[in-house]
Amino acid sequence: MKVVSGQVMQLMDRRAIGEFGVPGVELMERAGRGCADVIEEAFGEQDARRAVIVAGKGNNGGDGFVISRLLAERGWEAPVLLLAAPEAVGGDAAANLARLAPGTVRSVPQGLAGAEGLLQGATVIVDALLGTGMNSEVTGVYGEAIDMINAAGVPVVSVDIPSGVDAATGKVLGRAVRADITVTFALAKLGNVLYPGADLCGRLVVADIGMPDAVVAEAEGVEFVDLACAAGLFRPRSATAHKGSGGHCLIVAGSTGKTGAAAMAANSAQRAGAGLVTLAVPAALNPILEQKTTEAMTIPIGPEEAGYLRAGSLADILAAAAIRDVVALGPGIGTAPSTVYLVHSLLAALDKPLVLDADGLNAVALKPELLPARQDRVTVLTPHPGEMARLVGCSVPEVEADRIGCARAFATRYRVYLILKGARSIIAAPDGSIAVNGSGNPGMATGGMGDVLTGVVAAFLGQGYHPFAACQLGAFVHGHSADFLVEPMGTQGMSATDVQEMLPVALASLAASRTTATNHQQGE
Ligand SMILES: NC(=O)C1=CN([C@@H]2O[C@H](COP(=O)(O)OP(=O)(O)OC[C@H]3O[C@@H](n4cnc5c(N)ncnc54)[C@H](O)[C@@H]3O)[C@@H](O)[C@H]2O)[C@H](O)CC1
Ligand SMILES: [K+]
Repeated sequence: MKVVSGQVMQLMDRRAIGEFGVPGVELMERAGRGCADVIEEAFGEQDARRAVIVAGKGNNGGDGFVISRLLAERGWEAPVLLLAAPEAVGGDAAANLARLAPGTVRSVPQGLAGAEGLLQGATVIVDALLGTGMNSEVTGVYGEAIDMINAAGVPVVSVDIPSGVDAATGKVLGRAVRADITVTFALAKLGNVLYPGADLCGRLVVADIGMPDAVVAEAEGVEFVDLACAAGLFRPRSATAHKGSGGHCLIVAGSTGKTGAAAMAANSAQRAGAGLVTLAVPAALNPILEQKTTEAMTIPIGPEEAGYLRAGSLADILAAAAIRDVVALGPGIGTAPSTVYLVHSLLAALDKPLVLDADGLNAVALKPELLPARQDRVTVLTPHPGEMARLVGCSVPEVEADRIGCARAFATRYRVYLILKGARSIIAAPDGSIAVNGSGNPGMATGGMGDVLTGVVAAFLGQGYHPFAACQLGAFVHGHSADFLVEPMGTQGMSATDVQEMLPVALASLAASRTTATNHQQGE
């Protein structure tokens, strides 16, 4: 699904109103109704039906006024705690404030002293303080109100986005409401799907407020890769599939003490649907890798005693790559100067689609100017924030401060595809397109997960997927496999190999989701 920034949503509002003649107050009415319906559905069966709306002075508060009126019409008690003087409220919000029954609104612009009593017996608190118009750190009475809401021990429904969460980044500005449900409008915001905002939202509902189709379609946004999106990208094997039609991956990996990385990348490529997999490893480690893999073939590279890949093996690796469809380079290769030199030489000489990971990325970080020379060949980088910082030459906090901006800038500058790993992984294309991965969990915070992802992405490239699709699918399937493991094993102690072994289950769920969607389309 497409997600947008708060600014884009406000532009959409202006287009709907200005170009399509949808009155703003009508959009507000539909937004309020969408929220009221969710509240009614989630809490309407309870004996006490008391919704306390905590409202700010902007249109987020305006939505709150509509919610109050509609719930009151449905028999709810729906008092409003307004954190501003009524005269500070303007526009459509003021029009809706004026429609509330006398005695509904309590205005507390100066502070909440004594207002806590309003929360007594509340079934649900509606957070209508701040939405996409938040433009600074939350302090003062707004901060007090957020603390009061979070301390009340009452279910919370946030309007559009939990107040205090930046709609463009998902970051918390000062403090933020922790919601049980968030009802957003027309399209989800980046702040609804990026952490910590994604966590603070609770269950996210995207309410249709009748935004004109053209406005939604033309809105500038990024793809949030959820199950439906991944299933739409996924192509199950045809009935006539054979091992040659699944692509042949060459995994160039391993060094003494890091044979596991090579094995996981190779085994994951196979588990993600590669037709054939070959591991090119330092000769001394070949006997070990023959033990650690079964389906994958191995090629010993370099002198018998070599425990790491050396520059002198360039020709052998190019020869191996020439008869394969895709190359993954980096898992466990180490940082020996000769290995670094080999990576630089391969960047220049290899004419196959290439996935670069781990120490392959650290070698490239020493000479990123080698990347654009490959711009007519597919190159995918899969850095974690530390590797990204080295590639960019900045700090990890600087990468984390704007993950989307950092990924997009590097991908467009160096003409590469990039998966910036983390919660949530950001996928960037050379043309500036961005996707945000929607799967995964904290169980993945352990060594080896990157090696698995490298194998998965290589497998999808080898099967002929467009690189951007291969990256979106790779990131999603990788996290989706881990998501299947949370129920049986929680998020402590999950291993990369566990995730590797679940890959076929994740693929099967994509296929099943496609079947469901197809049947639905056919009206079954
Ligand atoms: N299509 C839609 O998505 C619709 C959205 N609606 C709602 O409108 C809000 C956005 O309304 P806006 O007035 O632009 O902003 P807010 O209500 O979020 O608040 C801005 C308001 O608050 C002040 N302010 C900003 N930052 C702070 C702060 N840190 N502390 C205190 N006050 C702050 C600012 O000065 C403004 O006065 C959107 O989220 C939806 O809920 C429409 O109602 C329907 C269509
Ligand atoms: K809100």
